[in-house]
Amino acid sequence: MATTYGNSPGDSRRGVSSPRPKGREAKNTFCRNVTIYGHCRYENTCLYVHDPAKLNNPQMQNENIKKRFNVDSPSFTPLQPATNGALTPAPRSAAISPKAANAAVFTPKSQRSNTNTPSLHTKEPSVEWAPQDFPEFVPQSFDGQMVDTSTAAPVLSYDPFNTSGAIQTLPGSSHQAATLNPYVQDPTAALTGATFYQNANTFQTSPSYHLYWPIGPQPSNLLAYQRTAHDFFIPESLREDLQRKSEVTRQILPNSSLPPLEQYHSLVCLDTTQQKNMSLFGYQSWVYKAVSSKDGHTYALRRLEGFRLTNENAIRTVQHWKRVYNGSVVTIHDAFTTRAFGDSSLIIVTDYHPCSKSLAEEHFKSTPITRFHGSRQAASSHIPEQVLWGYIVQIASALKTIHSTGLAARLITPSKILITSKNRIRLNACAILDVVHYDAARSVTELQTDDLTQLGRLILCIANNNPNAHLSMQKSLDHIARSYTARLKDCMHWLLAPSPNTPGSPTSPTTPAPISKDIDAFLGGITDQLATVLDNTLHAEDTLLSTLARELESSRLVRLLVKLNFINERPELDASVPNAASGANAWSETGERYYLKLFRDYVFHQVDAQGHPVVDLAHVLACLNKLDAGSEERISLVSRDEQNVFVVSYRELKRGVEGTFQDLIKAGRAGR
Ligand SMILES: Nc1ncnc2c1ncn2[C@@H]1O[C@H](COP(=O)(O)OP(=O)(O)OP(=O)(O)O)[C@@H](O)[C@H]1O
Repeated sequence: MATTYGNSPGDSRRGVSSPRPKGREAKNTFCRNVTIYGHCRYENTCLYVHDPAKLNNPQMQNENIKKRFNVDSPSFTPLQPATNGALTPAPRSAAISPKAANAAVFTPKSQRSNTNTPSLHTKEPSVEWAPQDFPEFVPQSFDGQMVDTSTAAPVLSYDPFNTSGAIQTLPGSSHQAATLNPYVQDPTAALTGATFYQNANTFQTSPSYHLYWPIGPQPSNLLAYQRTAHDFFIPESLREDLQRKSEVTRQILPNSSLPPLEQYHSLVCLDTTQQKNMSLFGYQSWVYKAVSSKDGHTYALRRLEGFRLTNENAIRTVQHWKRVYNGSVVTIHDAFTTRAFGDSSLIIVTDYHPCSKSLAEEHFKSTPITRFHGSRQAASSHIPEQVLWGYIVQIASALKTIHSTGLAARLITPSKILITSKNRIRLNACAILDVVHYDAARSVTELQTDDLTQLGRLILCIANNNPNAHLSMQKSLDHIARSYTARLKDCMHWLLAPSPNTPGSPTSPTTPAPISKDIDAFLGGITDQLATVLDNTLHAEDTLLSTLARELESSRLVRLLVKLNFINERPELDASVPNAASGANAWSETGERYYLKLFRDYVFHQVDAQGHPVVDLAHVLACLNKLDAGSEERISLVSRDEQNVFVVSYRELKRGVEGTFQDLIKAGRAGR
């Protein structure tokens, strides 16, 4: 009976009896009759330190003695992580004996090399389908020759910072390395679904990918203990927002009496108010959410009840609006008339923005519904000037696009501007008046100038927290003069002044030589605010990008988990493993699949010294990231009966995952 631990020859001890901990905590497990398999740097065989059966066999003992190390043996030195398995030998310590100096650096051979974990591979039968060829590993040289990198077969010299995906070659190598873009997909595997998995067709290591290295702005200077698992994932408020939006988009009414319209079905009414304001369009309007059977997307349909189309050209004006593509305009897709409601109705199809509300609901309702994280609770509160400038700049940007297309917004009013996320607004009633008032004889220039006046009125009302503030203009302007900066007051004056008397610039009205009141003049006058809003937007984009980068890590791990679960324990494939002692669990008990199964135990089924389950997300994340990176770090995997310990590196595990996954894909193709 012996207890053995570690994978270094110097570590192997005999006759040391140690207490036996419960459970399978791999790192510090001491097992009885343990057989440890591990790689030695100088000998590309697995260390076969102790096996009671073989110890009783004199021939085997002799063999073991030959392999046993003595005082002259070089001390075990694992490959330096920094080399990442590259062919450059790690710096040798002075302790290395001259005998070992010429030994080849250990580099694992191909995935199915006989030199790996001997007992596993003696058990491992060949599976029915052809094993995949791994291109990149270097032939071994065990006869004391150093590997010559200039003549060696190609190895993956992956530069993680090279985003071009260009093929890299070793200097002096006549071979070309495989394409090294980690995101490259295997086009030939499209039918099998293998393209969903990164690195599906090649084995490669990705240095340092197991480290979280956040990009973008750092939220705070939290100490390690102040950080939580949430730091690894999307912020809770953003997650809630997005999930609520997705849920609202999916919602349907089971017993709805609303009829389908053309390709739009599953209509849900979004209007919650019964009091309909007919003054804006001249018709009662309803807004529905609906799903298009053509593309499966959700749209918003605005219905003008009782509208009769008298001129075909009126509805054709919508074609011009389809070309208006601006972040501050709700995009228009289509317009048609219908009798499905039992009357003659005009339907305008636009983008659907879930969980949005109008500026009127946000600012003028006494108890506004808080749909966005951080939105204002009390309608009567003072609106910060920066929010007002944000609105002004967004609408000015929308008007710039609209006016450049030769159109006019015509309706810039609080109930017809949607707020779709915090301080993010969009004009929502474009195109309607062009259809409804097609014959009205107002020039486009006149309508465009009126857009600016309407913008002034809108900001005036919001700044005064009063939807009718424009009816007592002077009083409202006085309030702005008292509560906000002179620049905002001047801007209001410029927007609200009748066209002939428009001062020279929106923010310096005393400038002589008034210029025409148009959107370009307006934008020219508020450039400082444009810069501020742009800067805020860039900061928001940076934050979102770093959130996205964190989520990228999660999606990477999900794919890896999916692969692992495809591989682990497949009873239906047991029969495909011939020569297995018994058919039961043959698939998961042989070859790489066996230590992948143990790896799953190591990652997810850890227990503490008392045998209690350890539920540690950080451990799981660290293990999976190291596996994904193919790190050189080694771990000890303990068999379920605690009789065997395998010392394997993440790199070998990764190789096993990739190889087995390729085998599965080939088997899937063969069955087609
Ligand atoms: N494109 C859209 N996407 C998502 N929701 C929308 C969209 N358009 C409108 N809505 C929702 O429908 C509600 C009603 O919109 P509507 O334009 O009819 O406003 P209203 O307050 O009812 O105005 P009015 O009194 O003029 O009818 C909005 O508050 C908004 O929540």
